[in-house]
Amino acid sequence: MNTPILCSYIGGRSIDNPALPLVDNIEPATGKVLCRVQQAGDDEVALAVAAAKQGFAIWSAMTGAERGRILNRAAQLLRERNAELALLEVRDNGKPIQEAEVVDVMSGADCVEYFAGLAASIHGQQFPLKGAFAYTRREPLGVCLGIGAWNYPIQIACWKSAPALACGNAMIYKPASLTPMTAIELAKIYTEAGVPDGVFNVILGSSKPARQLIAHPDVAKVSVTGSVETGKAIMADAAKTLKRVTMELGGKSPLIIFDDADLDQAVSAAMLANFYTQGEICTNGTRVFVHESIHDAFLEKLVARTRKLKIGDPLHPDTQVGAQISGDHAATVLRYVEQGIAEGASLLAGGQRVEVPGCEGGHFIAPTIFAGCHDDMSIVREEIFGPVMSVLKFKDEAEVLARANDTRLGLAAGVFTRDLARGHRMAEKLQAGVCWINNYNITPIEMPFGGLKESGIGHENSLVTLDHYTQLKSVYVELSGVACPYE
Ligand SMILES: NC(=O)c1ccc[n+]([C@@H]2O[C@H](COP(=O)([O-])OP(=O)(O)OC[C@H]3O[C@@H](n4cnc5c(N)ncnc54)[C@H](O)[C@@H]3O)[C@@H](O)[C@H]2O)c1
Ligand SMILES: C[N+](C)(C)CC=O
Repeated sequence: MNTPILCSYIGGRSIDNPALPLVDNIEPATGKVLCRVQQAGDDEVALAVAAAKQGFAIWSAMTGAERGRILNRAAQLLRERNAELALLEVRDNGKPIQEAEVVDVMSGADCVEYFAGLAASIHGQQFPLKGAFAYTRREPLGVCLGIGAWNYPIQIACWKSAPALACGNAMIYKPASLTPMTAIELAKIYTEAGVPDGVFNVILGSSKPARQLIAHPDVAKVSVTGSVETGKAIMADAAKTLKRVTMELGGKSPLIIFDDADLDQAVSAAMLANFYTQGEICTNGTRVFVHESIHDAFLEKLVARTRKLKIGDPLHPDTQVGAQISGDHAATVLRYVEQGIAEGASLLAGGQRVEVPGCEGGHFIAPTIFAGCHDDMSIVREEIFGPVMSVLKFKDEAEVLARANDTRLGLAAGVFTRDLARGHRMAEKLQAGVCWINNYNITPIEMPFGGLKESGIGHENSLVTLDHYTQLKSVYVELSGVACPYE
């Protein structure tokens, strides 16, 4: 059978350019080629900008209510196609189907639906003045660029495109080169729902077309989800044309378990915060601080439950831990495991490759727990983005707070305690963009999501995102003539 070719989607259709170089898109679980991806070149970049400008002219002239109606249809199509899209996401990304079927597509649909509902309510304000009044117009920015990471491909594409489109912008989206497939499906769904051609375009390739678009004078804004290093490079490039930026970047987040916590719940949260999507989640609570009085009991339960996790073919409904995104990434994760051992941490679970029958070409790593960790170990300081948890002991609140905040990153944090006053006190002092009390990694669409410090700039989800995709214009209206001191 011929391997399918994936092409960029511009102006409401796939743009097949046989002259473009092709790159194999590998299925993480098997190592087999899923499709071959045409790498967008100068022509596709120029075409995408031209199409987006045309789409923007039509889309921004529509009312918010009209846009909302169309976006609602797109949300409905996402929900109706959950099963097929989840399957595609699993084949492209390697995460377990039991996760993709409940989280990935549905959280994308939640977002499209949420911003569809807001589209008709985006407006300015009126300011009564003496003999005059003023009002503001909340206007779209124009052509926005979205750049995605590979761990939640369709969710990230929706989290960027839905608010952008609801506000009347057009978007050119560049998915991660390792997971290009569901962004193309999202583009087709937008077209089917009635989004005008050119309003949502997908450019495929490495960082090259993204960099060309960042430099392009007709692109107004860049929203990226990726690593801190990528965020810094993009910000430097965007500064040359003073583009607005939203940055959703990496983390090394603390999860703090106090001595009064419900131990079983805390263990569940620690597992979810480290092993969901085989550990490839930006917000993961990879520094698990446990009060010394419950440390041993916590570890005993944690290790016993972690050893029971089912590692396997991501397409099997029982699988709980899927394949790492690539061989290179798995090698990086395993290097961190070696470093952890070399630096003196105690390996209590996992830490090794797992062979999965039928998925011999995949890269599976057993969920890994290190205890006896210290704050200066590389496994405790650096983002690993794999299933590797570091457990650290603490004595009191002030000490754990200082240690939790001792990082240049500030994406997320979690606190487990039955003392709600302490929970809120910690949330106030933790330097993290999202703090969970007695849960972890919950990202409802109503709640702003974004990092502090080097973990990001700006937010996704919630009302606040409307500010990131609109600009405010002030209009002053004189009602009583020009007061002029000149003759
Ligand atoms: N905060 C969040 O919401 C969030 C969510 C998911 C992932 N992440 C982070 O993403 C990272 C893992 O994802 P990744 O490996 O895909 O990240 P990455 O930084 O390597 O790539 C992200 C995207 O940026 C593009 N890119 C890379 N360099 C670029 C440049 N100089 N100019 C323009 N585009 C460029 C890539 O092609 C890709 O599409 C982790 O650090 C993780 O924490 C953050
Ligand atoms: C947004 N979230 C947490 C689901 C994906 C981050 O990697």
